[in-house]
Amino acid sequence: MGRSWRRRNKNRHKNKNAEENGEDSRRKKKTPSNGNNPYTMVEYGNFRMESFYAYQGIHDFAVEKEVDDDGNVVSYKFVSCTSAEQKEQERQRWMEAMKGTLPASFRIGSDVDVHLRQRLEHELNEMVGQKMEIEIEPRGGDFGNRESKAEIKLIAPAQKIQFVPHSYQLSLDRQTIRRNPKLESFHNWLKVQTEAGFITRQETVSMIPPVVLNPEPHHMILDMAAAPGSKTSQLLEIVNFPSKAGDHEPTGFVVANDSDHKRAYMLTHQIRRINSPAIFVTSCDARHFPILKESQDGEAGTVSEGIFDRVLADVPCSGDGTSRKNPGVWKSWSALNGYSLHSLQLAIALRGAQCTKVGGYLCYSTCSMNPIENEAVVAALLRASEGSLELVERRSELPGLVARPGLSTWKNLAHERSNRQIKDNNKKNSAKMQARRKEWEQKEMTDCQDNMTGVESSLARNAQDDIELENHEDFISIRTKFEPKSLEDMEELKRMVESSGMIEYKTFDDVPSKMRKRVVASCFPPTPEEVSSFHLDRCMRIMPQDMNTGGFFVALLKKVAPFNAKARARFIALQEQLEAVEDDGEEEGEPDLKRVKLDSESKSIEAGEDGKEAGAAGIDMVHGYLKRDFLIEKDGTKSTTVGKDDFVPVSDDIFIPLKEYYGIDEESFKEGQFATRAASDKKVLYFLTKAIKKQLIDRKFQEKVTVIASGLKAFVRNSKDCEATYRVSQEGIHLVAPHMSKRKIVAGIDDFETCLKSGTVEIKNFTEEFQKQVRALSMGSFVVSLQGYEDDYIKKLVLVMWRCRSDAVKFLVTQAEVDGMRSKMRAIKETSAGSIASGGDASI
Ligand SMILES: C[S@@+](CC[C@H](N)C(=O)[O-])C[C@H]1O[C@@H](n2cnc3c(N)ncnc32)[C@H](O)[C@@H]1O
Repeated sequence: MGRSWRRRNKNRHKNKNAEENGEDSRRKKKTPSNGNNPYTMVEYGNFRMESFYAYQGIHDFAVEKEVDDDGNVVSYKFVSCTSAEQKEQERQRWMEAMKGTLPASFRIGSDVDVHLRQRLEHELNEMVGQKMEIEIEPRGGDFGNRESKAEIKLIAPAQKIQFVPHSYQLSLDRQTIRRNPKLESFHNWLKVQTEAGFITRQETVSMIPPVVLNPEPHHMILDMAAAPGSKTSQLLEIVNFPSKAGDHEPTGFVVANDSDHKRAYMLTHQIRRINSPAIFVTSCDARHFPILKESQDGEAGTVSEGIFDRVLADVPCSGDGTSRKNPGVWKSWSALNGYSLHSLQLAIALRGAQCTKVGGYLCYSTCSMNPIENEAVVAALLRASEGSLELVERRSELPGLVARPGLSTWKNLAHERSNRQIKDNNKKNSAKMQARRKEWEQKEMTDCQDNMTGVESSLARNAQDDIELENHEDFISIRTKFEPKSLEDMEELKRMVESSGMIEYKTFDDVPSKMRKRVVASCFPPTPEEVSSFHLDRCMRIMPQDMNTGGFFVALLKKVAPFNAKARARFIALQEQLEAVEDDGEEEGEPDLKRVKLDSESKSIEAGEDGKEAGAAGIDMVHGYLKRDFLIEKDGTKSTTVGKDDFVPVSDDIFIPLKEYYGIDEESFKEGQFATRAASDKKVLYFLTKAIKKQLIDRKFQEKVTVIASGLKAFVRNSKDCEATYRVSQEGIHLVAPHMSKRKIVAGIDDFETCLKSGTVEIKNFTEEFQKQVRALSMGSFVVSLQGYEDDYIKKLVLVMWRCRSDAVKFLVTQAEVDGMRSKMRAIKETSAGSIASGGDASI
């Protein structure tokens, strides 16, 4: 209440000031201009951003596509725009796409049963596969589009994304889907299937990195900056499959890391629907992610190569490709954002390359279009690797993906002041600045009056609070419309860029010392010799206008050889250099990168004297990594809850009674597959996969990172007074059941369906064989699997039941899981694969 009062009061002051200045305060209210759209105040344009990209030459090429009747891209080519008109058309296309709403898209999980998937695809096609008339609401706020009305379009809402299996892009944004009455049943369907975990809503461009990485089920994968986890989910669905027939658990896994532990917890929640044990969630600074060695045979005291088959570095970025989803980008864009992130991005990419095994792949991606965050990082990585890394061409293997080549050169353009300095300066010079700004903007407004309504002109004139200005002779506000006379006239573009306060540095020598912690040497484009060996054109630039998506950048690198001594030295030098820059780089007005600070104390203790190997077998100690207690809360205090909760084997006093009661095999216990969290009260026992146990836990990986989550709940302590202390948990039952030899029943389809009935079910409702087996059990949990699917951990047709004290049973499963189970059963029954004996129970 206090806060809202303060806000109201603040606004009252603002309005009062505006009135005193002779302005109409009502103009500043966020009133809908077209009567029904509350979001019309967002300005879809930014002089600085538009002039920056125009001067970088991003409008110099266009894409020509050949599309079939269904809208699928058959072929496409890049063409140079040879005239100012062509470039202007290309710029208009880019702006239109950048301003438009973002089409919604989703995937049917690759781990969803094939019959169920067919059924879902059929339902989808029935609902939205055919063309229909849909009213599309306008997106307000565009300078030239204030009065736009809803339009009616004839569209087939769902279109297959050719390059991602079982995925769809809708021709509609989420708001239209939510609000249009014609799409109500489709919207409900989306909600139900998402809830059941069969579909995942994910942006089209976000699906590209996992597809480009092309992992296999047995792979070890590292996702270095993983939260909130959409790409992690996609990768996890692939490793959650058996690598070969007869596997009872996944042999590959994904380590999903994020430096922000709250976001790492969020990710854990996000991936829960996949119900996979093949995940290990950690929280550490990816720049210092521990390097797990391939083997111990390497030269003593040297950094050996990593173990991961696939590494994803989807790094924090300025996100200027996300303007369709985050219109705030238009207001917050600054050339400094890219520079502020470059060092962090490069440091993460370098570490990613070290973690990749020889023959493995590293994917670097951002949702930014800025070459400083993209090609400059990739070029620096290639330079340091001395030929161990090579860019891979993947376009041709991804049908329908329209991705432009990476740039081989670019311009370095930066504001020489931080945003905070600009604001401070504005305050200091406020009277003088305001007079000059008004004068300049008056001129600008008159120049572009043809395109602007009176409301817009006055909004632009009156908007004072959030306009950032340079103390520059010819300053320009971000709200001034960017209207170059000719995109061929580089001199004019340069003047425009400079008029918005950016300065061009041709070489690193031109960068003044005060800017060198931001504009670092690696921001500069490669030399002509490097250009011919780097093949930066293999990077993929996804422009919003080409596939009606957000903007995105992806580079795939293969580690073709171990790093030689020179490369190792270059990596270390560069990492140290970047760290020094980052340490100095904390400045007021920097974007909040949510960085986790290095615990410098732990770093110096852990690293050997000469910076070489000093610690636990199998873990590189050359670069300081973070100890488990490194996490710093926002208020500067160390987290007390995170960082001390490793997985430890279940102790004998717990295991032996469990073993007796459920007939658990000794082997799984000896292998440490059943574990508890060290800091817990042992209420939950987890099941870990053999691969995670061997590759991570046994290598003492937990000592070097904060472990957030792994495994699946295998047993949960009983609250009821019962013979066994623990009951089986539905979460991990598909993996635990193969290790059980007692309290396990295989049921025919009729009995299985009876088990799914709500509430307690009297035993007399089952077949005789089933009745006999259940009545033989004492009160407590037991497991029922569907005949024919006993060992299929993907289909997961297995239920945890409770044998009641009375002559009845009931399921111990959530309603969402029961609904999902019923959908699977329907799909099985509808297909020829439903060859399950009806009614024929058989116990093991
Ligand atoms: C672009 S987002 C990742 C999106 C994610 N890959 C997905 O698909 O859902 C970048 C993430 O990097 C994390 N991050 C920022 N700095 C980091 C660092 N030094 N180490 C690890 N993660 C970092 C942020 O917390 C953020 O969650």
